[in-house]
Amino acid sequence: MSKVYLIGFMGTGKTAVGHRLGSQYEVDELDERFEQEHGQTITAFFAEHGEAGFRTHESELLKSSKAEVVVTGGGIIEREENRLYMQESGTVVWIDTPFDLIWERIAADPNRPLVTEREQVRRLFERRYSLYAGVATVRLEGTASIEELTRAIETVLEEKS
Ligand SMILES: Nc1ncnc2c1ncn2[C@@H]1O[C@H](COP(=O)(O)OP(=O)(O)OP(=O)(O)O)[C@@H](O)[C@H]1O
Ligand SMILES: O=C(O)C1=C[C@@H](O)[C@@H](O)[C@H](O)C1
Ligand SMILES: [Mg+2]
Repeated sequence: MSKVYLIGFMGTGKTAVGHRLGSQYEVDELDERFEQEHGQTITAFFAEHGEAGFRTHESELLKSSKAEVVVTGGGIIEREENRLYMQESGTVVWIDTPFDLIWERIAADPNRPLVTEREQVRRLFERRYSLYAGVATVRLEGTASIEELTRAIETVLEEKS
């Protein structure tokens, strides 16, 4: 079965949209599944095992997912194997949101271990930007509301089936 992968930087609304799609579609939220399977928060896991340990488990979760809609974490595009896997197995939908808007949403959130000071996060955003663009099948304008983004992804799902 061909899947829809939802990608984008932290704070672009992937989880929020995924929750809305959940009433109609089978949705696998990889960050949530990570926390359920490990019995600890991602922040706690990073503190104990570091980012590399997290990335290894994240790739395993991605490749084992059976759901029609897969909501990824912001760093899924860091690994080439993940980018290739998503491209080969589905439609990759990218929520492309300007950094200033993202920063307003995530600056004060203690649950994102990679959110440090603004300039550092902006550099991460800039480094990742071409990775999202390169893997995306569909680009959505991230200034849209959560409702609008949800509707756009529903359209992708309807057209695919
Ligand atoms: N398009 C939007 N309009 C208004 N608020 C939004 C929008 N997208 C996200 N938000 C808000 O920003 C916050 C972060 O969103 P969310 O957790 O869905 O991001 P995410 O893409 O899943 O990030 P991560 O990669 O870190 O998991 C939430 O409070 C959410 O309601
Ligand atoms: O952008 C990232 O690298 C991350 C985003 C979150 O969704 C989580 O997957 C984790 O905090 C790492
Ligand atoms: Mg999320």
